[in-house]
Amino acid sequence: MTEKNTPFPSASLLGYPRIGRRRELKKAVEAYWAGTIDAAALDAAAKDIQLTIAKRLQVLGLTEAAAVPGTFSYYDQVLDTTAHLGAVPARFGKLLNAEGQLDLDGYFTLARGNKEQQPLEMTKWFDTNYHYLVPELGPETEFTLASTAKVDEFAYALANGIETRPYIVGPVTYLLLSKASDDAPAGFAPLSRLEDILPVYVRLLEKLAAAGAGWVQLDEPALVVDQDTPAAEIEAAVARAYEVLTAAATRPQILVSTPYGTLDNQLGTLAATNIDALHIDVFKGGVPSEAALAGLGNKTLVAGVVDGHNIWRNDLAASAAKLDALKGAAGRIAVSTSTSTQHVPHDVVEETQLPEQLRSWLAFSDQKAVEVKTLASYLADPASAKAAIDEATAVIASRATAEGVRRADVRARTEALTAADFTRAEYGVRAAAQEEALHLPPLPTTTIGSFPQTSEIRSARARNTKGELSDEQYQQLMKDEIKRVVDLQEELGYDVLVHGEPERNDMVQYFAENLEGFDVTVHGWVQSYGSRCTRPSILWGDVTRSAPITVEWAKYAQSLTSKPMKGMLTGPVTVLAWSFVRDDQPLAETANQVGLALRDEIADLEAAGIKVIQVDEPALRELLPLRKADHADYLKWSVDSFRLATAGAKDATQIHTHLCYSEFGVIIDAIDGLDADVTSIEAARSRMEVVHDLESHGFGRGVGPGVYDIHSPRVPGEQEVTELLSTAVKHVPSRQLWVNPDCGLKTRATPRPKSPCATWSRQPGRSARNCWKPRSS
Ligand code: MET
Ligand SMILES: [Zn+2]
Repeated sequence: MTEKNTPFPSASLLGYPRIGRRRELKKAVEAYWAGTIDAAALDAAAKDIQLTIAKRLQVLGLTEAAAVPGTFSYYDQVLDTTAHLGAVPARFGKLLNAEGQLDLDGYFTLARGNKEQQPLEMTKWFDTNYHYLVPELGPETEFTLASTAKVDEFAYALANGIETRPYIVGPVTYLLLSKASDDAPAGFAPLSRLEDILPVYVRLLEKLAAAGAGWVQLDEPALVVDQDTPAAEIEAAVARAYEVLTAAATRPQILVSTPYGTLDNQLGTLAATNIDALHIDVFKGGVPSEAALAGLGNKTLVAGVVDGHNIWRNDLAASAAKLDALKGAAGRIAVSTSTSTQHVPHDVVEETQLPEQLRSWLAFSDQKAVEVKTLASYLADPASAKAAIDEATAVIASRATAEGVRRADVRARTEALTAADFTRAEYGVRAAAQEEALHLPPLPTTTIGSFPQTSEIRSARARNTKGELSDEQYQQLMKDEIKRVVDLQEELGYDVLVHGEPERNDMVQYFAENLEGFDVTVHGWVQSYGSRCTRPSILWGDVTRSAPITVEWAKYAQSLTSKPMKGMLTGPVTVLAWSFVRDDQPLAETANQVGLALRDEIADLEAAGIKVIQVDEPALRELLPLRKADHADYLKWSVDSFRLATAGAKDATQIHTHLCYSEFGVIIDAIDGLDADVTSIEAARSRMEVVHDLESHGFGRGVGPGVYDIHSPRVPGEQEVTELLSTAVKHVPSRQLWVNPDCGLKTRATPRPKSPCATWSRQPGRSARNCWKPRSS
């Protein structure tokens, strides 16, 4: 029974960045980990961030009760839910304190591991570049309300005059995102624990109600994904979960949110429950049919019309039309974002270095709050929003015709493409030509590209940007570093060398800075995981390459050795996945433009004498759509863009690709379709699991399953590496096998020994969390 009956706010955001406008939370949390501030100081910093966000959103117009989302998190929203459920895996021993609570140190232990235990596994949050910590559940996991952080945060804001809307991951999504703990019996499904977690949710709802919360938000995005669990089972779980939660003795009103896609059948299931409001993603999913909406009855429908996941200014006229189409579908319509805006930066206004016109096309979190407010006022009184809608329409029109957005030269090239542009000679012909050109030994050794980005390298780049170091001085320092890593690889006896990528701040941003059609932000940090943030580039126009990008570096590196030096490029899909990409044309078109720019770069690398070229596509799996029906189309264009980039290479040029994830099976056809001569993949962590996929697929070209997990500070011994290789040769013909680590070494600790190889294996290393993605800060 709900305590309060306040209406759902007419305008709200589903979530907001919590890392702080100047990454204050990142700094505070890292300082706490480093021991330079204490728990009280961290708490004060966190409170300050929460209140600053709440006040800011009020200034932007989200003034109604419960309009400000309570989405603060010290590390991760799924981990927060784990903490509230007390779902600590048994392998961590007794982490709850005497009061049965998981304190902040316990919470961070789950996130970062300790001496004995690896942290919880981390994986991608839906189709975003945010990563959450995967709950580990077994039949024995005990659930208890082991945290009241959400209640305390709510109470703190309320004491400061702002009624927020606490947020937590909903029970069905929580269980669908969980994995079976290692000691669970075969076939154990976390969803089977539904009845056991619901009472804890109920207790939390009661506490929130007692603290005065009018609304709570339960996030159920797993319902927009095609799951392996049968749909009927999920429907039954949804029905049961919300039957129990809505029957709580006292509770806030419940909003269930379903960001990132379309609900399909689950819309009806949720509509049939007693929840008070349902959010749907109208931006990505579109307006559901009248029949689908029919069951909503008196509920409030929260229409996610403003994109929370990308940075483009909203087409307010189109959104207004969607709202019109929804009118009458429910008791009431309220306006929100499609997803939390945790995926976009804070405020466009801060990017003063961006061209004025480009800035006018953008909406970061703060601008989105205003858009939502405008659309809410449109619903109340269409005339009140007319000026803003007209302005948005005019700006969007100006974008369509602005210089650089559509370039005739680029369009002419993509339109003229034929099948031949995507196809190389038969692999057998290529392999023979490459053998002749490269004379590689059996089981050739190589690394994935980057060497540690030392603090010297970072500081040189910063000084160069500030003008304290001339371009010549900077380049000389990078050359020194290249020589150092080339010499090291010679000394260690590698067969195919890399230059170490010291000149690249980030494997995508580096290309964005050197291609036309991109711009980069200064403050546009978004949380990738925990305290790690990335600063995606903005891909706004037609992409072209005005000059060679990597050629001089590659040429210099090759001049230092008689062994083959790999040219190193980032593939089209990864460039798209790790940037904010234009939304005014199909991704396929944009990917082909990047593909053509890379094709030109490859031709120039070949002309400069480079015989092996690696095109990294670590994000190929990442962009895979959430609905199976969309897979084929995605895999077609993504593979094509890679082939377009590489198919101009000579037969004798060996094309490598690198993919760093191990769940390989589902896209193995696509990986084969890339037609790379050599593919390096992550395999050490999963103990060579992928070789079974390779074997059953009959993968016929070169392949380097990683033998060294660079994400862990552990240094494997010779025997371990030998064992992994022995497993590999049992399943993959040895003439196809390469020997390499799982990924680049960019974020590994910096070796500073006199003789590098002597102490190479004694580096302290960092936690796995700190190096999972190289492109973060
Ligand atoms: C995330 S994949 C990284 C590939 C890149 N060539 C590197 O070695 O860092
Ligand atoms: Zn990698």
